[in-house]
Amino acid sequence: MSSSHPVTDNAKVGAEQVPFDTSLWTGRAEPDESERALYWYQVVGAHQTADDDDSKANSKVTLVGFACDQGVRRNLGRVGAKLAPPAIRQTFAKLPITPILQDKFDKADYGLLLADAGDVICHDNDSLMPDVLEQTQALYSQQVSDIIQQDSLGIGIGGGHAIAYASYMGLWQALNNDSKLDENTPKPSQSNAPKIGIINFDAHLDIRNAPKGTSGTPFRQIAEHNQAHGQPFHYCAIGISQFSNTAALFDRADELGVTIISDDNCARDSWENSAKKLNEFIDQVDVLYVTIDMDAFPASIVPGVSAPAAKGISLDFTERCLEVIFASGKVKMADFAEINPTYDIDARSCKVTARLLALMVQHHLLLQD
Ligand SMILES: N=CN[C@@H](CCC(=O)O)C(=O)O
Ligand SMILES: [Mn+2]
Ligand SMILES: [Mn+2]
Repeated sequence: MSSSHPVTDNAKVGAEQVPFDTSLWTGRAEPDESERALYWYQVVGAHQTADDDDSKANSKVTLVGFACDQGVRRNLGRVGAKLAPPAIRQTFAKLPITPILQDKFDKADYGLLLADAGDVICHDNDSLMPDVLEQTQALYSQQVSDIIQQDSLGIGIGGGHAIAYASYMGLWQALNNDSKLDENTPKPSQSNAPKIGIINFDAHLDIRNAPKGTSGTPFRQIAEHNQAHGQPFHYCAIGISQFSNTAALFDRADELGVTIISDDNCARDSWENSAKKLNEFIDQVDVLYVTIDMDAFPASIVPGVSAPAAKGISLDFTERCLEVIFASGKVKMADFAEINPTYDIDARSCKVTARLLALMVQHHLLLQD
């Protein structure tokens, strides 16, 4: 990423939306190979907003960045996640489009597979600021809502895990036709509203109590939002470590009815048991939001995060879970959080993220008619 990239522009303060940056989408050209030597950088296009020319069909998957670590800063973490969206895109851009995907789609449709809606940036002058996280979340939520209303799978690229509250609110707005984040006006109970389930891969529960939103509070904020709207809170946390969460947080998880599949469960239970627990959770809901906090993985494979994991869960277990989750056909929103390129080694953390992103895109595209 060049030093003049808008994410690192410290002359501004506040939330800013920047469009698709084609300079991030580069890779190798292979003129000596067949046309099946194809990479994601070669098919991605700009996201068409609802106001653009509607004669063009919408992309089946749309990426949107949340370049923000104000929530990590408020949570006393190591900042730097703000730099992750361009870094993850650059790594993902260089991954090949797999044979199975090329076999499924006509070449003429490749341009409809993936769009990039650019980044929502939190300019915070590298300091604690009162409202800038909330402004960034609101702007990002609008983007997410727009993408989902166009019937595209939204995939958010964080940024700190404060992305989760904003991704959820964007999904909520799309499903409930809310025009904006409006926490102060609880709506009457909507008994026919689709039931949203949240699946979070994370070492942490992220249901902290705090006076303002942080990267450690998003699921508590969602629980309170749902309660204010008469909606149930369906939250499944996978990879939770007994040594990364206090007893107070486990008590709150109990009160909120959180389904926990711990890091120990992931490693020691049979796959059949874990899949059964996951499917029982999925069966209770109509729509799924999947979020992957990259500190769920061992620090050896994902060193570039704010809070590296001592144990972590395996990449293979996570990929098996993603297979089950996407097979439900219920996923409408997903995101990645907490990658911090400043602490990465050989772009290892970005590579794991890009692989999971490619898998999600593939699972979703293979479900299409
Ligand atoms: N999203 C991060 N949440 C963690 C961070 C833990 C840490 O910084 O050690 C949490 O608040 O528990
Ligand atoms: Mn975490
Ligand atoms: Mn988290």
